[in-house]
Amino acid sequence: MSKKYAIGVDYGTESGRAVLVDLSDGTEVADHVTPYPHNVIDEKLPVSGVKLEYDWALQHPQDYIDVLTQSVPAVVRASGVDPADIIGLGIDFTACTMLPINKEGQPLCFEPALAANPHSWVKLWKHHAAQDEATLINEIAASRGEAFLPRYGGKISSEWMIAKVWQILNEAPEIYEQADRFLEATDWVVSQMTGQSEIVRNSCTAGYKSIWHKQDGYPSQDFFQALDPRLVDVAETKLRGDVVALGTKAGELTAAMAERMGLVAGTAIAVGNVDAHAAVPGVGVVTPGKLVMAMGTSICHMLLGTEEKEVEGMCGVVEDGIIPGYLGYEAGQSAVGDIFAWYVEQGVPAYVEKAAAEEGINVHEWLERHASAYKPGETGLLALDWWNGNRSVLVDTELNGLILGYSLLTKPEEIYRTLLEATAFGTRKIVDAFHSNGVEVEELYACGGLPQKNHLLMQIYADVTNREIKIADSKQTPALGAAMFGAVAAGADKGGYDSIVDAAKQMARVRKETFKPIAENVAVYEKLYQEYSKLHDYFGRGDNDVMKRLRSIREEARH
Ligand SMILES: Nc1ncnc2c1ncn2[C@@H]1O[C@H](COP(=O)(O)OP(=O)(O)O)[C@@H](O)[C@H]1O
Ligand SMILES: O=C(CO)[C@H](O)[C@H](O)COP(=O)(O)O
Repeated sequence: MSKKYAIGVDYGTESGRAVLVDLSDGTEVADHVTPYPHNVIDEKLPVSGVKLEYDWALQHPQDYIDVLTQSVPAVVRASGVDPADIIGLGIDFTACTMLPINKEGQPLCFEPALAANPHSWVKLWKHHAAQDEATLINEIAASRGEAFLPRYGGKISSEWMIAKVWQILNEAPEIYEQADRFLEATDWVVSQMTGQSEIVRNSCTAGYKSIWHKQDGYPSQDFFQALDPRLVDVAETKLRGDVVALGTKAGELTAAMAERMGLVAGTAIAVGNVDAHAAVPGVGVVTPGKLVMAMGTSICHMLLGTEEKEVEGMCGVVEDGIIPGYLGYEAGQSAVGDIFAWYVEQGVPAYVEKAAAEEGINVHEWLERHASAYKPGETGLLALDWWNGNRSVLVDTELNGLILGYSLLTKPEEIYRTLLEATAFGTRKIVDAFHSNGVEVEELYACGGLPQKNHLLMQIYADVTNREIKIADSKQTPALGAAMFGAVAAGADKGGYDSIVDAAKQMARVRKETFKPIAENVAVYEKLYQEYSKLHDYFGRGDNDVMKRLRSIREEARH
């Protein structure tokens, strides 16, 4: 049999990338990135120019198709591989990134009559405007003692499906009515490749983002009735569709899409997946005790376990949600790289930009270089990493960032170092929450853009968590994981694999160099972490709700 290949397509927050992978050993033969032409839509809608409210984040579904028709042919061309030898394709996506579709499976925002309504567009994972609905979901679920609530760390996030669907119903009932279904973008893109009229939903997004459970299904009609009588049958109507396990073949590539993507009709297409979750087998993790951090704009933390435990503020525990046969745990920080980007774009003085340009490096690299000269604790600064709210463990999108300890001598690189440290403390909260609740964390694995870009950051994470960190060898770990699922969808008979465990064994790699904790740094960071924890609880657990009061004052001032 000739060499076989699969393609993984990773849909990030600002771009999509395709990677063509050799199935014998996981070599990434070619990759290509397509930036989304419309990027994140957070100020005004395309064409109509309708202004968006604060906390909104939308996307254009056509951008996702462009990734398939640009990046996939590009990797096929660059590799010189015969498309007949590309036996499977898998995708992974940000989530919950959801959209309303019509009976024909097309996004409502494609209909000219609805395009000026912001609710007809894709709501990106970081759309945070459904907080009122999320707060009510949590109050009502807690008062009814709903069994699903502990599985989500006690709180359902405003980033997730039910809050977003309810926001649509409240603010645009006509869009809710006209929507044949609400769908994760990952499932929609798969349906566009397979051309199936029957939508296939994947168990990962259904479990983590739509409160679906392998045994119990969605929450009961009684629960939805208690939320809002208009939602009573939402699970049977707008969320209908078979939920199938990761690695399942969703269908086969249609002739029309095969032509546009430069592939062969009939290529196996795996059911959709989440970016962070696909990265777990991508880094070779298929057993418990190993926490995988997908580090980029945000961080998602994934961990496997054998028993269902309650962990404060985790995003969820889903049976088979990451690797079949295990309970998959997820937690996260909704801004990490985004915080560093904010500082680089909004906070640095002109002399830093000039010095970086003169040295031929970017501003991040300049700040990292200069921040590395400081010892832990030497800046005298401490920050709370809540620039985009707190996903775990507080699950509160209405919290904001804070930096303490400024003086007239404070330097930009000290602030940058403090922001790196703050995100590491946020991760430490998550590691401690799992470990102290019986879901052991022995080792850390890191993938995504940040580990490659910033060594200081990784050393700080090792010191703050006091754990060794292994780094993925692949620069495109979620895409590699997605390609593995594509190979599983194709199956061993066709030259793929019968299970994701088999695929990971052959195809995943970590680098030889690891980041090990340095004892003297660990000791200082332990002290700083205790201070971080005090601030965290003071501003985050209700002792002082000043952040929320400032938000209300801001809202009043804006209207
Ligand atoms: N040298 C750097 N150090 C720290 N963060 C960086 C550096 N360069 C870029 N970033 C951040 O990396 C993030 C992008 O991460 P990446 O993994 O490439 O993307 P995504 O999360 O969209 O998949 C941005 O938020 C950016 O601010
Ligand atoms: O919540 C998620 C996964 O569960 C999002 O997909 C994620 O936070 C966005 O990730 P990225 O940093 O790759 O843009």
